[in-house]
Amino acid sequence: MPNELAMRQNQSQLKKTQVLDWVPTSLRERWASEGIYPNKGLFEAFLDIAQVRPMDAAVIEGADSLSYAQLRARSLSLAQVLHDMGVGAGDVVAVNLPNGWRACAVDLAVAALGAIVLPYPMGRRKRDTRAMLTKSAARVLVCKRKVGDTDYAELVDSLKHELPALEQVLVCGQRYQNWPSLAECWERSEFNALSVRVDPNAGARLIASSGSESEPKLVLYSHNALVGGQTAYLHSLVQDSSKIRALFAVPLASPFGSLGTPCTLASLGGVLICLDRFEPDEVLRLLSQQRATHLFAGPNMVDMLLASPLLQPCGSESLDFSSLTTIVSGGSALSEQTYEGVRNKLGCTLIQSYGSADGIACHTELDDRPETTVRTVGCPDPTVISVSIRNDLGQQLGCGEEGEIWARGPMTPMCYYGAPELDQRYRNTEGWVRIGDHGLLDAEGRLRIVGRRADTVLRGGYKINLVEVAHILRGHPAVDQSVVLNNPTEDGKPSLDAFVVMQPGRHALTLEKMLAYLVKEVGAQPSQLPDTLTCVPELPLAPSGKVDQKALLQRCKAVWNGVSAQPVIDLLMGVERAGVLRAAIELQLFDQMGEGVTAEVLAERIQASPRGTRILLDALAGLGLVSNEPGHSYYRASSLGEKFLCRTSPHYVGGLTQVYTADLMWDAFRDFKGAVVAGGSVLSQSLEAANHPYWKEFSQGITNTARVTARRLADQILPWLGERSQPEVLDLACGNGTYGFTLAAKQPSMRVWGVDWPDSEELFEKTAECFGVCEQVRFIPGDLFEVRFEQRFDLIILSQVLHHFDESQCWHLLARLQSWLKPGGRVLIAGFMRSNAPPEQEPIQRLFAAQMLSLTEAGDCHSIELVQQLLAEQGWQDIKTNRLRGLPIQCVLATRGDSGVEA
Ligand SMILES: C[S@@+](CC[C@H](N)C(=O)[O-])C[C@H]1O[C@@H](n2cnc3c(N)ncnc32)[C@H](O)[C@@H]1O
Repeated sequence: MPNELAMRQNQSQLKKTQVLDWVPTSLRERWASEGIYPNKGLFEAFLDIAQVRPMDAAVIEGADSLSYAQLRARSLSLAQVLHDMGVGAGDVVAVNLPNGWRACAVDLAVAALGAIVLPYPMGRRKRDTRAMLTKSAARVLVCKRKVGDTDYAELVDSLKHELPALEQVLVCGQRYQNWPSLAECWERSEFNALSVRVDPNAGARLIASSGSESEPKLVLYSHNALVGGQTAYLHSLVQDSSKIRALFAVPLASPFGSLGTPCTLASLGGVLICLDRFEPDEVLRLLSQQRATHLFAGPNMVDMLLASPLLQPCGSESLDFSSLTTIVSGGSALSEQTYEGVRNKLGCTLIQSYGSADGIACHTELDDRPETTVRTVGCPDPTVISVSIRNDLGQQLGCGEEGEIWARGPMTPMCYYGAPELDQRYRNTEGWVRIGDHGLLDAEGRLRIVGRRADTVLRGGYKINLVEVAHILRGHPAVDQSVVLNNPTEDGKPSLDAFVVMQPGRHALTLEKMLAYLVKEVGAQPSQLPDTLTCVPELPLAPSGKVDQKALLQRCKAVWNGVSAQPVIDLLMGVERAGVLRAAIELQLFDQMGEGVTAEVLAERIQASPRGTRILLDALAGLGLVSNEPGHSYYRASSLGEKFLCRTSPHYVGGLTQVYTADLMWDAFRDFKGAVVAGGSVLSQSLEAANHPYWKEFSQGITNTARVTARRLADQILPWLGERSQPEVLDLACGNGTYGFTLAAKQPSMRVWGVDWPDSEELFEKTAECFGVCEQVRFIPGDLFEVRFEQRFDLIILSQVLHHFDESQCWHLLARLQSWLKPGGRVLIAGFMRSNAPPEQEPIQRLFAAQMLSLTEAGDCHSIELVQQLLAEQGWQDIKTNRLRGLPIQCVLATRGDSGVEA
């Protein structure tokens, strides 16, 4: 396979990295004789399982499930490719892939060759990539082409002169230049694994530990340390190891994630359930759908899961977590609230895990009391690791005495890779590793962490534990999640920046209020009080799956230096933003950009002036929708632009120009002041007028986006509707009819009637054709308030309608519906509605109310409470509300009351 990097490579100049095992051979031999080490390579361990249970699922990724046999075949095919590239024992193959079967297959292929794999989490920028690839002297890199907005292959290419060891890059995703493609590696002839004798005590995996060094340390683990030592960590957490179905919310490429492929999959024969990035609702759905038994996540992730609307008492989806026995939380300390939340909302056991890539892993047990789980990290298991607490002179301390944690055992790594100075600092010749964190062993032999190196700050003469302070903040009744970071002042003094996520519906806290709580109610020490407090909508996560401290601190800086008027100016420039975007969409600019294009070429394609096109492109680049490397004349769509503004994308939202930036909107908001003064629309014709021309434009514009919402509503109602024989549905103010058609398309016996102004008929019929439901649907032209029906319906849909009218009109409209429903029939009301959340959490709803003020005579973005109250007053029953995930749309369902009398 051709690869430019290969041509630049001068192999003879490269020396192999010296590898030492700092654990005495006699100890490794003892662990083998005691049966802790199976004395086999990682791939051999995997093969043993694949031979016995070839058809069992190994990896589940989205809708795909890969069996052990399939994974074996793909790993061996890739191993052959790597072998042909010259990869052999002791060579390093770096991997930068999302969680999924490909990442597992690379791990296994590399192990089959006796080479060393270096997985590192996606999202690393230039500096870390350079550090990782130079330190490891990786000969091959397997990476995903696009990571967010970054072209990662291009980034690696730009480092080529600094990476003399790197010969080949296998790219996953869109091809990059003539670099080999990973997609072509899965169906080659299989590598003969028996041709290589892999030494189980040789290096198998490099785990990158962030620790407190400025650059990541690479720690080398042998096959035995993974298959034996590290896997033993899981033994007490699983009853039948082959039945473990583990979802790793953390990257498999992170230190905590290294329990995934080598241990859960290759050594225990379990199933890995994968999703490529952490998204709380998706994790919850996967846990339920895939009947996961174990979840591996950081404590902040667990908090995010607990905050998900899916776990709130009124949650719309019924998820089943009965198979989930254990959540293993690692990365930083746990709080009591997290422990309680897991018990109450997920009904499983939370395990506190403490580990470091440097060489330690232990955890609490399934039957530990809550106190024990929150305060300790359990008894170190000698088949994994033994712990010794030592003073500064390296002398062992007694039970209950605090000191530095030293560790040694079957999981102990061989050495720091290519960094003898780190070995000198952290290893000794008896095999011990100095972990750097401080702790003590209590009377029952449990390890208590007193200060993780990275979490401890000396302030005013006191040692402050940042995680502990964050837990105290979390105790405030309005706070959902919290993090405290040290952001030293210019003269080096510690300064504590606190970040909190408020509970849904709670107003942002001020620093003063928080300090008052900490001092008066908690009795916190002065040295524990934060200097700043920032309320954030969520805690950003770094590639490792831990909280992204850098991003938070930057945000804090922006707020505290936030004397700038920029946010206000940004608002004032809304007209420019909307106009620029509307022009780009109307010119179909995003569809014409291809892989990259100059302004001149693009101007020709979109039939515009070169000057205009260049200025438009630069403006779009300023908005993050187009990318353009400084000094280069090529422009290409950013991942945001490509995903949402290319018409070929299934996520296209460009049609919304006809909704939000329609001419009518410019007219309405040009004199919004007039509407405010008058208390209603000052347009010559308000939106309530029969056949208002805006509705045609609107119905066309929402075609794509409405399908998404309609599918989500359909998911909610179909389980009930599908049970009714030959269901009849009325879609009131149906527009293009998408909502009713989505239901009809799922059930041929269903009939749908759509009511709207006569002008909507043409688009209704056209859309029905696209859905293939013409035979099942009928359009009834007319006014919502006047139309009459003899027949009765099972379901009435009222989507995006109520906000056009005032409270009394809404009352009348809803009252009419009851008499049109069959007994037990339901109404489904969907649309923008205000909840009790503070305004800053619902800007769309508030702006929508402004839209209604300027466009209608009396419309408003009504509150959910009001809609519920109107329904209750009229005797509707079983009124339920939920918000569609990720959309600002509320959905209210109600069943016809017994009376059902026409108003
Ligand atoms: C915001 S659209 C909603 C369309 C569709 N239900 C949806 O959610 O996409 C409002 C629709 O109500 C229709 N409409 C408004 N007032 C009406 C009335 N008095 N009688 C019939 N249709 C009306 C408009 O023509 C328009 O199609």
